[in-house]
Amino acid sequence: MSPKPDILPSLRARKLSRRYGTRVAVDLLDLDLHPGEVLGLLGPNGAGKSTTMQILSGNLAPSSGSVEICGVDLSEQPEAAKANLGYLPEIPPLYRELTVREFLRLAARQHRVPKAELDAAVSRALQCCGLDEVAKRLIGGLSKGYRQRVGIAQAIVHNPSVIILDEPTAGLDPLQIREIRELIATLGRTHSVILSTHILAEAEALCDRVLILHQGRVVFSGDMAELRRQWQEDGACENGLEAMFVRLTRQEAPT
Ligand SMILES: Nc1ncnc2c1ncn2[C@@H]1O[C@H](COP(=O)(O)OP(=O)(O)OP(=O)(O)O)[C@@H](O)[C@H]1O
Repeated sequence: MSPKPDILPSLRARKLSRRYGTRVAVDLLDLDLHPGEVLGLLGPNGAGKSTTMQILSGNLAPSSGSVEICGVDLSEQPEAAKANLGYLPEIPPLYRELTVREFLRLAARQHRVPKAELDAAVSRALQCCGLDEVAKRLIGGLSKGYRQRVGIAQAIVHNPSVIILDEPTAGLDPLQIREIRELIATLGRTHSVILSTHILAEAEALCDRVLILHQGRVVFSGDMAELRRQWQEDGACENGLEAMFVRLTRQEAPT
């Protein structure tokens, strides 16, 4: 879906920076996520994707800069902002000794879903993530693909407008990757989604728009067609988009 400038972004970040000691992990990053958009955050290892996701989800304080979720400032009103936000971290915090249903009920309570709506919220998340058949199974006994579905289900159990998914297909086998991508594509029809990946094919399959990060800075922002166009204009036609990706992330970030 193409962004409409007059509509309030689902998520807006301005001049975000994060330092670890003297290392700058995220450097003056601006980002808008529009309603109904799937935005890909791409970059090689260490580019700053996870740090950005942790800041956007309210799990890490930025050194400077601001984040608004549906117009609510994340640092000023964290509870209200997070009510509209679901987050799947790189390593999902799952309780292996709980059943899927028990865990989702716990997640719904943590997200302050009213008691009277808990059952309906859990049922909706189970159904949406294809988990009905394993609802009574212990999480510890599930395959990695199913555990990832549970991780996504806990992120959407309170029906947030914005979903942030950090490397949602990392470590999965090809069949599981396909299933999780299908799930993300379905979620993208009804939510605004940011996902991080270092796989261009994943971005092509899922994203309306991408930001490429390098050394904590945005070195490309546009849709996949624009990325292709730039690459073709560069005459870098031998190795497809991978060559463009390598070139963008090898060059020094602009000052
Ligand atoms: N807790 C930390 N303490 C110190 N440095 C950190 C910490 N977390 C991240 N960094 C550094 O910040 C930079 C960005 O890391 P980050 O994990 O955000 O990148 P990434 O793009 O998510 O990488 P990956 O794809 O490997 O997960 C890296 O140089 C990393 O070493």
